Amino acid sequence: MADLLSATATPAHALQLRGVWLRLGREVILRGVDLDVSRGEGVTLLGENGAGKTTLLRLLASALRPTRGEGRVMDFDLRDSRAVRDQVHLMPVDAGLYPDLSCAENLDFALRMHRAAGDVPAALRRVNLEAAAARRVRFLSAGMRKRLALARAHLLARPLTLVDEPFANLDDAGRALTLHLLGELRARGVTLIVAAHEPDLARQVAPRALRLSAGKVEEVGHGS
Ligand SMILES: Nc1ncnc2c1ncn2[C@@H]1O[C@H](COP(=O)(O)OP(=O)(O)OP(=O)(O)O)[C@@H](O)[C@H]1O
Repeated sequence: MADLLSATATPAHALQLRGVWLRLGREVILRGVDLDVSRGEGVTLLGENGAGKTTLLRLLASALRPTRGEGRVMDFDLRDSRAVRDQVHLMPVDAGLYPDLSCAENLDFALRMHRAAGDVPAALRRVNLEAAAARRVRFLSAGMRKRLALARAHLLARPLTLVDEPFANLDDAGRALTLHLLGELRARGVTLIVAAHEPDLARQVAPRALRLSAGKVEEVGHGS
């Protein structure tokens, strides 16, 4: 199996999975997933509640290990967590921020973790949070947290950016802003995977759609 993937892996791929199974506790979430995503591609990940979208994103971010099978992310073996985590940013559904740090401190910290530089005040301005720069995250609304998490993803611009339900808790302006910033990431060559329950919105920035169902990934045509 390992030989098979190394023989077909190319630098043109952002990620490749071969025969990936994942068990969590007693539940088998992924049942032999094969997947190829090209660099720069935008993919919408669909599936019912509990289908395993978040679990698949966590596996791609090297936060979970396959029970069986193998994968490569930006040409690194999925088992090489340190290398993979450097290439990937996962924006979790709950935004994954530090509640006792301020907005600006959360962004500074994320940059430091990736040994990256960036303009934090400008990033806060982009998501209309400049007035809240010094406010602790625990005092933000759900929508404001979402916008801060989006600013962080945009600032980091990791080569593979995984976004879990980016449109939840957002008003119309927030959704439009999300589409705009995710579109900018794609324009910069970032590979984007968006797990969402709003296919029409998500496919505007991530046109290829996949559906996770019964532990398998299948392609979804346009108009379905
Ligand atoms: N840490 C865990 N231990 C055991 N089972 C888990 C764990 N995390 C998730 N699961 C189970 O894995 C399955 C997939 O969950 P997941 O959160 O990946 O689904 P999802 O497609 O993202 O759902 P939603 O659309 O509701 O966000 C669910 O049955 C869930 O109960």
